Amino acid sequence: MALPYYYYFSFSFFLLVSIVTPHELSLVHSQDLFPLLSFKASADPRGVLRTWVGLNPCSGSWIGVKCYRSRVVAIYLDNSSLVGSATPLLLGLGQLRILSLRRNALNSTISLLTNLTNPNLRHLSLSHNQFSGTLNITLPSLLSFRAEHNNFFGGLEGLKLPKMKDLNISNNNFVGEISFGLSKFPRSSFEGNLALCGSPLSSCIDSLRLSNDSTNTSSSPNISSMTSASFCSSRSLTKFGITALLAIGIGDILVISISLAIVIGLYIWLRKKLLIPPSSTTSNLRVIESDRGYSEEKEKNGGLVCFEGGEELKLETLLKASAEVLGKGVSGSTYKAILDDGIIVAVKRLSALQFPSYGKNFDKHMHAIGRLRHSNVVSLRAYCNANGERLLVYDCMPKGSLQSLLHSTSNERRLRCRSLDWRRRKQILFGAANGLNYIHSFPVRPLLVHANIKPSNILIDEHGNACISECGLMRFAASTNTQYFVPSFPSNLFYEASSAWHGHRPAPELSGRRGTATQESDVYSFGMVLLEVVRDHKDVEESSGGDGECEGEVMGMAKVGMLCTAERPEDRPKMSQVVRMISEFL
Ligand SMILES: Nc1ncnc2c1ncn2[C@@H]1O[C@H](COP(=O)(O)OP(=O)(O)OP(=O)(O)O)[C@@H](O)[C@H]1O
Repeated sequence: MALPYYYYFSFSFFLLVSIVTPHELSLVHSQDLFPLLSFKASADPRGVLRTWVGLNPCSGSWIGVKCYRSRVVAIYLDNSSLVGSATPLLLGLGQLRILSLRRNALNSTISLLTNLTNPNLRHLSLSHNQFSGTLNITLPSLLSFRAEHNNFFGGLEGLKLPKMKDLNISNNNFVGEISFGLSKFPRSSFEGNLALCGSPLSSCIDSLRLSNDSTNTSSSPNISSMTSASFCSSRSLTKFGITALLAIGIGDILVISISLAIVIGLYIWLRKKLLIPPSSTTSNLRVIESDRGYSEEKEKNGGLVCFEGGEELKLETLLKASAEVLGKGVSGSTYKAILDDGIIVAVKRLSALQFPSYGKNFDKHMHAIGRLRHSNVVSLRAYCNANGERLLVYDCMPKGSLQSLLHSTSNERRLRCRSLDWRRRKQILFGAANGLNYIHSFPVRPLLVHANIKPSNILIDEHGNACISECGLMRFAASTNTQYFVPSFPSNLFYEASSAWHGHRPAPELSGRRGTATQESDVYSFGMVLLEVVRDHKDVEESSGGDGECEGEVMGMAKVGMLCTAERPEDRPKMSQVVRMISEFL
């Protein structure tokens, strides 16, 4: 049975007080410490929060915790295997602005949230959990609330969110009428509930009519008809005569026909008018889901389109932030920017030469990438594609890239032997494979392709996890010919991979033309990275006189690389299979 969260709070407080001396207690850096430790004690059976140790949650090493002036202001713990009912502890943090707990197995109710309890809360993401209970949230400050795919129930009258810009409560058990204040959100925000009605869903009268119909045709009435009947408007269908029903039917048919004609007309117009290069019509740019109007968003944020976790970013602040160059690549330059509130981001300024205007296709792609959230993928928090400026704002990965680990200067080489041992290499390869597999299986149509897998796009986060960066960007570059130049197929890939292939290593099928990258060509490039890591390990072993302890594993891993780099795309494994194969060596 799940214990109440205050039990864990008292327990960890007791634990803390009993293991630290009064002097150490005086070193407690933040009043947020106890709730966080209590949450960890309750919600983290798999040890994902292993870095939550010590007395200072704002030390920078606590995974998912962001601070400002020694107070916790944001928590990002998506996909973290968290369980149980301790979420209210996090909601109790006095300065919290952003809480993101998507895709866990958390299951508490969410008690009353008001200006008194959470005056600073701006963004709350609880989607894909098992939260339940009714919602009572009266927070004028809240800008986004994502709670889709949970077990919340009851009516929506407890939601008073006047400034809300982004709402999704779909796929819960809500019933009743959608209030006027919430009806500005799209259908997708409400679909999949037990019995919601009213704009933007069908009117409560229509729902009542449907439920009456189903009651008439079925001898045993179902839950939804009963709940609709009890929660929606009580006006009776008998008020409508047959003529009115006929009129509604004809009206519906007319509206559907007109909409169809408009959609078909638009489609033909777009095909004729838009100057989309032929390669991009077959590429990853066509149908990517989004519920928003891009231009509208850009205007609101002064040209910056923000995604989850980047809602507080402003173009003005970014441009004013103190910045340091992290590196320069074919696609542009990347800077580390320290914002006013101490938050650090990596800003990539795309080269105007490489990225001429692609308008909405670029925007659509960025919207899909902005939804990627995984511990092995660098999160895109915002981007700007306005006034000739193309900026991508990512989480800053403080430990550099696989490129820098592999190609450190000779002075650093001795140090690297110790830090990049075989175990670390396996972990990095596994993390990168996991991230690429997530990208490949992300539910958008057409499926995503990275198109530029190489060591400098595999970054290392503060906990040493490998994270894939820059998904799909090179597909928009004006000249990818140099990138995609492929020499004749090497006879011994294992050894070829060791030669100075520091950049992207494209698949042979992309040779000699501006090829369209595919998931199979991503697997090839990943295989080349893997072989490079393995080959580098062998070099280091040889030069340092190592004992070749893991020889069997090294050869096994090289075989995975050979499979990935099969000449024919159809002979290469899927990334999910690559993940499984690498995991056998962990
Ligand atoms: N999110 C990030 N956090 C920290 N460092 C980063 C981040 N993104 C990039 N970098 C650093 O900046 C360097 C330059 O990256 P950039 O993406 O601009 O070029 P590249 O990857 O070398 O080439 P390309 O332009 O083909 O992607 C990288 O090697 C990496 O060390």
